[in-house]
Amino acid sequence: MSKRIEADDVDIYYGKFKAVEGVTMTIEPRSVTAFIGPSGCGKTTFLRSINRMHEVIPGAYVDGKITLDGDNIYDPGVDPVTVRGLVGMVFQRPNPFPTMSIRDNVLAGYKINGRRLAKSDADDLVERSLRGANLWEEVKDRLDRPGSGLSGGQQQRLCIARTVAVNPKVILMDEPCSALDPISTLAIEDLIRELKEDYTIVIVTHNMQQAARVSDVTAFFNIEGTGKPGKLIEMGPTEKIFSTPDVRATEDYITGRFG
Ligand SMILES: Nc1ncnc2c1ncn2[C@@H]1O[C@H](COP(=O)(O)OP(=O)(O)OP(=O)(O)O)[C@@H](O)[C@H]1O
Repeated sequence: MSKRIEADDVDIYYGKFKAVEGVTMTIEPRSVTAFIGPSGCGKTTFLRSINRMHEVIPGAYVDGKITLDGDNIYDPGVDPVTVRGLVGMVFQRPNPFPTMSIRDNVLAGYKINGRRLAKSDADDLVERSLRGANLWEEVKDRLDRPGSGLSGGQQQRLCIARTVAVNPKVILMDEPCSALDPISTLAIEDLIRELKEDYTIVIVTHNMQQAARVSDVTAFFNIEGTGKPGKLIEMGPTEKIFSTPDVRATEDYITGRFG
């Protein structure tokens, strides 16, 4: 189910501005990889290039190769919509469709892709996805109520259910807990650990403890100064990056000396 991601010398631009330079990395299936680094070093930009969301911004483009199990998602014949089906994304702020029911929120991604479902199949998919997002028990009696009636943490799990429902191979998460309280944060972190059994997971986080708690591998990005591109400095097993990184800047960032 889950796929290996390989980036090969990836540069990412907003018009003339090169925001990210020369990223080469491999992300293994069934693992959680955390992207860390100071503000503006290109973590989100690089994350969004993994499902071809970056190019949605006018003038923005990616130069280089990113493959999923060897298939280049930037090959000219590849439809970005297909890529976004394979590589789901969860955002910083939970963004369920507010007036839509919980049930329809789960099915939303599936329906946007133009697919139809028999009612019983839809019921199965809703239950499976909500169970997968550890939300079923809390919402099974109110599936027809609006998604906006849930707590922030529940809304984020609903968004994860919506992502899972499309059956992706990779799930990207851009600071998925930054708008949540500590209890909801721990619930999402538990969920991330469960999801990695089935998906390749990449998470951007500013929270060092979170990176240490949930990720198998950590990638540290840095930037030399304003107007300069962000670069991947060091990537390795989270335990090593947090105890004996090879690069001084990584250690300084992790110990809170800068960033
Ligand atoms: N839509 C945009 N148009 C132009 N430049 C952008 C745009 N979005 C981001 N940038 C620039 O690209 C660079 C990288 O930004 P990005 O948001 O990827 O960094 P980040 O590491 O995720 O930062 P943060 O931790 O603050 O979210 C920054 O210089 C930023 O100003």
